[in-house]
Parts: sequence; structure tokens; C-alpha cells
Amino acid sequence: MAAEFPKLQNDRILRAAFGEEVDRIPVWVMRQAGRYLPEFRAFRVEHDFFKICRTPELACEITLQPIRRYPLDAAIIFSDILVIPQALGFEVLMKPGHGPHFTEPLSSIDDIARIVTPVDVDKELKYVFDAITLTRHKLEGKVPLLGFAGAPWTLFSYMVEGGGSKTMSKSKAWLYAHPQESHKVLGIITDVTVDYLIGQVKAGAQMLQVFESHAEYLGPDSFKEFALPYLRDIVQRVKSAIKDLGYSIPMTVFAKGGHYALSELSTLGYDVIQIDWTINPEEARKRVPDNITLQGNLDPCALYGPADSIQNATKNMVNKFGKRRYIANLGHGIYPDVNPESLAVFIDAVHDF
Ligand SMILES: O=C(O)CCc1c2[nH]c(c1CC(=O)O)Cc1[nH]c(c(CC(=O)O)c1CCC(=O)O)Cc1[nH]c(c(CC(=O)O)c1CCC(=O)O)Cc1[nH]c(c(CC(=O)O)c1CCC(=O)O)C2
Repeated sequence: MAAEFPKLQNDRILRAAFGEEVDRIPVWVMRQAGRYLPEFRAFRVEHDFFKICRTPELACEITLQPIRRYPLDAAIIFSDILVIPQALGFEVLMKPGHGPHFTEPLSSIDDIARIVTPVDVDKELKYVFDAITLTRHKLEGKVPLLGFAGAPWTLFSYMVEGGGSKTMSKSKAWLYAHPQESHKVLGIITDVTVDYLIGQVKAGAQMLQVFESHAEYLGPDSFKEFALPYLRDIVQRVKSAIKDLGYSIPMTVFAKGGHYALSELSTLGYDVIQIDWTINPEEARKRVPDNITLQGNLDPCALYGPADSIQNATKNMVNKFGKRRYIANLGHGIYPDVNPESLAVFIDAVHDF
């Protein structure tokens, strides 16, 4: 299948992920296609968020917007982690300024019966696969295309909370009051996620990232019981399946706020670990062995500063990570009110290093 796609001209991010030499540090930015770009906001006036995700031509266009503007080293398919709960039968709305809203979240363990399982991923999430294939062609080999999915605990918490939450107390209550049922739901999400990520690779994704965005709400013990086994299952099953299909694709894990688990995360089989800005890169490097690449971790708020402040913060960060086994990124997604010019300063500062 790979031979059908245009030849890749910039493989820096793949080389860095596999620990090979790079001529300059690769850089991309979480949420690089999004609301901080005026061209994205113009699109959103016309189109509902999930309509963009479900229409391959629109998702492709949005994915390409930051690639046209900046010398980034990767594109990431425009989508959202919440497409998996949708495939599991949940209605999820995205209201501007309010974030995700589940019309009927999991309110009691009886609701588990409502989860659609098994999911025919090739049918239900075909629109993502089509968007990936189209975008891989439209990129013309300029940079690799990244695919992604939410991790089971993070998706579980959305399915129980019904949207964002300051405490995750409803979903954490499930872990303490209904551990067996929680594992059942986490297992269902894991199975769909595995098929989904394999489907993304078959469609043309050249690297994958798994977002455990709600790791910060768990502690070491609950992370070990309710997050780690599923993150392990995902990387092992996906790697094994794609190997059989003849692919070698790097995989990244991002457990936001999960520094307490960095050592355990390093044992799972991911090639890259993304870290947020609340841990010093030197400290992260001490806990993550040298055969794993680190990605991150500029404070997204650093982009609110003037150009010289962004340059200094970036230089300071890169110095701490070093050039080997490193992919530059922010420590979380770019905020919607960041000036697009500030992102250019960040990218240039990484490349100038
Ligand atoms: O750049 C690309 O092409 C892909 C961008 C992308 C979007 N969602 C995700 C990605 C991948 C990436 O980060 O690069 C992944 C994602 N969606 C949500 C989460 C969890 C979370 O934030 O808790 C993640 C994992 C990554 C992360 O931790 O950031 C869930 C989510 N999705 C949206 C919202 C509302 C919002 O206002 O952001 C949320 C919940 C946030 C919360 O509860 O705090 C909607 C959304 N998804 C994407 C966009 C585009 C953008 O960021 O501007 C939006 C906003 C929709 C809008 O226009 O209103 C794309």
C-alpha cells in the first residue's frame, strides 16, 4: 500500500522516534490545526465540528492549513479522540465555548448494556480512514502524517462525566465502586482503539499517538490498575498486527500529568513519550531509558510572551532535552487565543538550534 503514496521527503520525525541521527530537531504542535488559526475559524463559521471530522475533504483541508503556513515536520489528521465514543453508540456534540457534551452519558452500570459492541470499525470510522488516505496523497510526501486516538481511561472518563470535569469524581467513583464493570468498559474501549489504530495505519498514517489526557486525575496505584494495562495492550496488539502487515510505525504515548508513572510507561513498548511542561526535561530523561525518544514540552502559555521570550524559553528547553532522541512540541495543545505569529517564532527557534 505504501508504494501508492507520494515519496516522503522529510522523515526527521520518524528518524528521531526510532533514535536515528537527524540534521535538525523535528517539531510539530498538538492541536496545530485549530482555533488559533483564522482560516480554521472561518471554516467553523460554516461547518459543525464533527461535520468537519466526518467529511474527508474538509478534515484534509483543515489538516493542511498549518502545513501551508509553517515549516512543520509532521501533519496530524484533523479529528478528535471522541470519535470512538461516537462509534460505541454515544451522541457527542461539540458546542463552541462549551466543549464536548454527551447527551446520554453512562449514569449507572446498567447503561453498559447500551454500549454498541462489537464495533465494525471499518464501517463506523471509515470517514477517518478516508480522510487519512486523502490527506496522505494531498501532502505529496512533504511531511509524515500522524494518526491518533484517546486512551481508554480518558475516553471512559468522558463517557461517564458526559463532558469535561474539574475532578473526574463521577468516573473515579466508578473505579472505586464498580472496579469490575469499569474494567469491562475499559476493555471494550481498548478493543475498538486497537482496530481503529490498525485501520489508521492501513489508511496511510505514518506515526501514531495515544492521548491519556486525564492521567493527572489518577494516582500511581489507580493508574497502574486502570490505565497502564490498557496502554500496554494497545501498543502490543497494534505493533504486532501492523508488523504482520509489513509496517514499522513509531508509537507515542502522552499521559498528561502522569509523571508519577514515567518509569512504568517506559516499559510498555512505545517508541516516544510525550511529556507536559510541569516536569523538567532532565528529570524526565533520568526516568525514561535512552532507547525511548522524548517529545515536548514547552508551556503552551510561553507563546503569549514576546518573540525574544519565546526564543529564550525554546532554547532553554532544547538545551535540556539535547538533540538526540528528541521531538520538539508544546507540553499540551496550543491554546485558541495564541497569536499565529508566535507559533512561527517557536518553530523557527527549534529549527535554528
Ligand atoms: O491538529 C489537528 O489536526 C488535530 C487536533 C486535535 C483535536 N483534538 C485532538 C487533537 C489531536 C492533538 O491534540 O493534536 C485530541 C483531543 N481532543 C480532546 C482531548 C482531550 C482533552 O483535551 O481533554 C484530546 C487529546 C489531546 C489533548 O489533551 O489536548 C477532547 C476535546 N476535543 C475538543 C474539546 C473542546 C475544546 O475546547 O478543546 C475537548 C475537551 C477539552 C477539555 O475538556 O478541556 C474539541 C476540539 N478538538 C479539536 C479542536 C480544534 C482546536 O483545538 O481548535 C477542537 C475545538 C473544537 C471547536 O472548534 O470548537 C481537534
